[in-house]
Amino acid sequence: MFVDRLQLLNFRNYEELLIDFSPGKILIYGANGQGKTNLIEAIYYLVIGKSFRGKDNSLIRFGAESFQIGAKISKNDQKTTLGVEYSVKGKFFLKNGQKQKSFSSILGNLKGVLFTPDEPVIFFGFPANRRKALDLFLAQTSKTYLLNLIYYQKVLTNKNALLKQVWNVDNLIEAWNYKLAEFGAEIIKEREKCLKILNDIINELNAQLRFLPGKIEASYKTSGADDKEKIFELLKQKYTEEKDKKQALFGPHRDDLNFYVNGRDLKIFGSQGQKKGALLLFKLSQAVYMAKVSGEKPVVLLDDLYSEFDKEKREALEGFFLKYSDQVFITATEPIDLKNYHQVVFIENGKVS
Ligand SMILES: Nc1ncnc2c1ncn2[C@@H]1O[C@H](COP(=O)(O)OP(=O)(O)OP(=O)(O)O)[C@@H](O)[C@H]1O
Repeated sequence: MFVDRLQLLNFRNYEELLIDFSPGKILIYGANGQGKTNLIEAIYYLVIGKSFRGKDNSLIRFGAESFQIGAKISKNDQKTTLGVEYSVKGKFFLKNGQKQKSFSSILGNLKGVLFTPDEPVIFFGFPANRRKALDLFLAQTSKTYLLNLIYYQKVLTNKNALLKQVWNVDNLIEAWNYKLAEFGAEIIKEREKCLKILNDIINELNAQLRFLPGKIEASYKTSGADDKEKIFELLKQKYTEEKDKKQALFGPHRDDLNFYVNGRDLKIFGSQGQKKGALLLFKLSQAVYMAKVSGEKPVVLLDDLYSEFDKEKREALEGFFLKYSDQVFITATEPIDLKNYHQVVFIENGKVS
C-alpha cells in the first residue's frame, strides 16, 4: 500500500497542503525546522490515530482553531480515503467520507513503520514504551489483538476504579480478574507468538546487514503468568498487594520486552549505536512481518536516517525497507543521491515544491 495523496489544513506549520506521492523511495528534504518531520507526523497520525510526539492541541497551526489531515491510500489499485479533523470540541475520523465511531474501526487501513532519531532513547527507557511499540504494531496486523487490547483496557480501568473504593469489593474484583485473565492470556499469547517470528527475521536480517555482532533475542517477560488459569490464580494471590497499592499490578499491562545480544540485555549494556541498530532491525522485521505474514506491505517513514548511519548502512537499510514496503519516506537536510529516489520533495517553511 502507499499514500497516493496527502492533504493538510492548519496542521503544524502547514496552512494548506495538497501533495501527490509516487510509490517507491521518496526524499523529503529541507533545512532544519521547515516541516519535514511534521509531514511524517501527519502521515503516521493516520497509522496510529494520534501524533507520535505531541498532544492534539499542539498540532493546530498557531492562530488557527482546528486541523485536518486527509489521505488517499492505494492498495492493489483500490483507493481508500482516510481523514481526521480535530478542534478543541473534539476529534473524529473519516473513511471514504463516512464519519467513524472511533479510530479503531479504521486502524490497519494504512499500515506503517516509523523510525525517528529520538526513538532508541524512548524505546530503551520505560517498559511502557516498549509495550506501546509492540501493541501499535500488533494492533495494525491483527483485529483480534486490537479487540482483546480494547476489552482488557476497559476491564482494567474498572478494576483500578474498584481498587480505590473503601467498601468491600472482593466479589466484584474476582469477576473482573476472571475477564482480565481471559483477555490477558490472549494478548500475551499473540505477543509471544509474534516475537518468535520477529526474532527469526531480526537474526536473518542482521546476518545480512551485520548491524550487531552476535545473536539477537527479543524476549517477552511476563509480570508473573502467561495462561488464563495461571493469571487468574496469580491475581487471586496478589489481591491484598493490589488493594494496598490501589492499582492492578499484574498482567500484560505490566509485562516487558527485552533485547539481548549474546545474552546481554541491550537496555543495560548496549551502546547508543547498538540500541539504534537493534531498534532498526526490530522495525525492519515489522515491515517484513507485515509484508509476509499479513500480506500487506506497509509505508515506511524514516526520519533523519542520514544523520544516523554511514552511506553503506543507509543504502543497505533503504534497500531492505524498499523490498518489504511499497513506499519509503526519508527525510534529510541535504539533497544527496537524488537519482536514487522516485520522488524528491523540497520543503521550506511549510510549503513544498
Ligand atoms: N502548532 C504549530 N503551528 C505552527 N508551526 C508549528 C507548530 N508546531 C511546530 N511548528 C513549527 O514547525 C517547525 C518544525 O518542523 P519540523 O519538526 O517538521 O522540522 P524539520 O524540518 O523536521 O526540522 P529538523 O531537520 O530540524 O528536524 C518549527 O519551525 C516550528 O515552529
